[in-house]
Amino acid sequence: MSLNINSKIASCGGKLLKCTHDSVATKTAMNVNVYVPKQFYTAAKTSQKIPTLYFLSGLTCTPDNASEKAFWQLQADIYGFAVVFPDTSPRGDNVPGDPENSWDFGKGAGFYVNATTGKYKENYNMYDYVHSELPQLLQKNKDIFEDKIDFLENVSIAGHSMGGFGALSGFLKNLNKYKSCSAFAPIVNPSVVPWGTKAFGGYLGETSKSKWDEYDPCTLLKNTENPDNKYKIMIHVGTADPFLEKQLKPQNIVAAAKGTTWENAIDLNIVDGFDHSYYFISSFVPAHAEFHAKHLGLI
Ligand SMILES: N[C@@H](CCC(=O)N[C@@H](CSC=O)C(=O)NCC(=O)O)C(=O)O
Repeated sequence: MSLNINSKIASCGGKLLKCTHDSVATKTAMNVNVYVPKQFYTAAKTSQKIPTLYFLSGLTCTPDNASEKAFWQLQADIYGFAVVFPDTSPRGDNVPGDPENSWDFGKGAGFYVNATTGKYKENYNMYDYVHSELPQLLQKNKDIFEDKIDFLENVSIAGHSMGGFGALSGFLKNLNKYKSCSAFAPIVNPSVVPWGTKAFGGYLGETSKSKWDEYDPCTLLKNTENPDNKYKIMIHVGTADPFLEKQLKPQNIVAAAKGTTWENAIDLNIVDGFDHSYYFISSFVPAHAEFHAKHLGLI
């Protein structure tokens, strides 16, 4: 499948590519933004390819929210990594949305799982899309990326809110795939909070609790060995986040890690006065960028 570049926008020292492609996983056209950092344009081609950070956005987002408001580009230029901003769901008139027409399910709210239920299983396969199809597609498009960017192996993942959940679950389910994982205000325990139970009930089935366990980070880390405490997870969440108590429950992941090989691996930072917005995210993007740059071998 080919990647179509709809626009190429100068941003910081590199270029933001706004792209569209057909997806096998979602059976729709998908939008994705890719930030190609300045090193792509200035450095000579070497065997050391530019690594990639995948950033999964939250409910209601398109690839543009984080591209415009997270300020990853500045950091990507400092360290020399590409950033991929996938969409949050399949789109289009033929894709089923939320029966209640709410923003927390359906279009803009794919939750990064593979749906198994009725009308959703056809298109809502965001897990396969984000962790498998999209990286392979990007890697294959050598005419665009000149084989100078590593989209498959030296890669890390981050996300916000629903996307923070997607980053945590994708990381824990693919420990050999990602070098590091971080999250901003993530939904850490979707099986017990309203956004998560609605999404898991709708996409995976109300009674399929074993399927829910396959995606819930609090269950996954109990069932996933962190060899020699190799992996660390960085999390920031603000005390003024309106979703903190009801939807995010960051303390649940620390509790779940107790007595497991993840006990000392969760770096949870509760930051005073910050809310759920991109003002919060962009404030801590520099810390997350440095964390990922270390794990990607850039510093
Ligand atoms: N549109 C809703 C608010 C939804 C919201 O806050 N979305 C967050 C992610 S929440 C968890 O996944 C977000 O990132 N919004 C986009 C942005 O640019 O801020 C409402 O109208 O209340």
